[in-house]
Amino acid sequence: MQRIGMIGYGAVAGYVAREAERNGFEVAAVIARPGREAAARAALGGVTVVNAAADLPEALDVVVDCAGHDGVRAHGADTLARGLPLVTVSVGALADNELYAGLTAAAKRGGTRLHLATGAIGALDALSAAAAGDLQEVSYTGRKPPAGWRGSAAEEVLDLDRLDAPAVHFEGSARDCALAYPKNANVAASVALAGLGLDATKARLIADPTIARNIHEITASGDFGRFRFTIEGMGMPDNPKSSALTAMSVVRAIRNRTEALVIG
Ligand SMILES: NC(=O)C1=CN([C@@H]2O[C@H](COP(=O)(O)OP(=O)(O)OC[C@H]3O[C@@H](n4cnc5c(N)ncnc54)[C@H](OP(=O)(O)O)[C@@H]3O)[C@@H](O)[C@H]2O)C=CC1
Ligand SMILES: O=C([O-])CC(=O)C(=O)O
Repeated sequence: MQRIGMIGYGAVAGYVAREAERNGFEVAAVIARPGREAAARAALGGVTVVNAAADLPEALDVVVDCAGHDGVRAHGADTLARGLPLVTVSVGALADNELYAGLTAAAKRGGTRLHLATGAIGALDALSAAAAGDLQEVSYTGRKPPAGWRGSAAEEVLDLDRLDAPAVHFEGSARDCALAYPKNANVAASVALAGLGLDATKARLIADPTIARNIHEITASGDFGRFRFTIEGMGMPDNPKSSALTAMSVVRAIRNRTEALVIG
């Protein structure tokens, strides 16, 4: 049986933990912030709670980070340096060059790997294959209902309560996008890391009162041809900012560790 460690215990982590156990994995421990131990235990059902990667139990097969940028910043490198493979949804954190270098160096030191979960988006397989040829242009547009942007930088430029038409609140590089919207634009970083990189990938974010789902679109062109990919993701019931597919992609990543046949 695979034993899993987790970082974070929110909406994505809760789904992952439930599904992991239903699929025969054991959630052995979770890293929570100091003072949040009881909340973590309540959310994940009596699991061992620690505050640092050094305190995770010895015999773990994989650690999954569902805590967002702060979680991978605080615990990612220590987890990898211990030799534990890490699956993360906090992909946008890698837009910080120093953190990127620290995580990849720690993975090498630990003889392990950092796995970027595909998260709320798809088509990253086609994009990364296309990047093996000459990939010329990649654009990403992220569209969410106004409630999906609450607590984000969108509130600095828009009155989310009074929108009656779609409004663009960010346009720029995927790097700037991922850093400015840590809870909402991990997808921009995933698209960039799969394809043209964080500085050459164009990103646009839209608050749209006419939609009820999180809509992500990629357009790409290059020597391979061109594609347009659109997904309308349902938000998680307990956090509409995060699409349910995010949690499902982590479950897929951990199930792939033990299955005889793996797609992608
Ligand atoms: N790659 C992708 O496509 C997507 C990625 N995401 C990322 O996933 C993250 C999590 O989403 P979701 O579950 O919906 O968010 P929630 O806010 O529901 O959960 C976040 C959890 O992380 C915990 N946490 C935060 N900082 C730390 C830390 N330093 N150490 C340990 N735990 C920590 C929080 O606990 P507490 O606050 O009590 O400390 C909470 O349990 C998002 O913030 C976003 O960055 C989301 C959607 C798509
Ligand atoms: O869940 C989503 O739809 C996208 C998201 O928040 C992110 O990219 O961080």
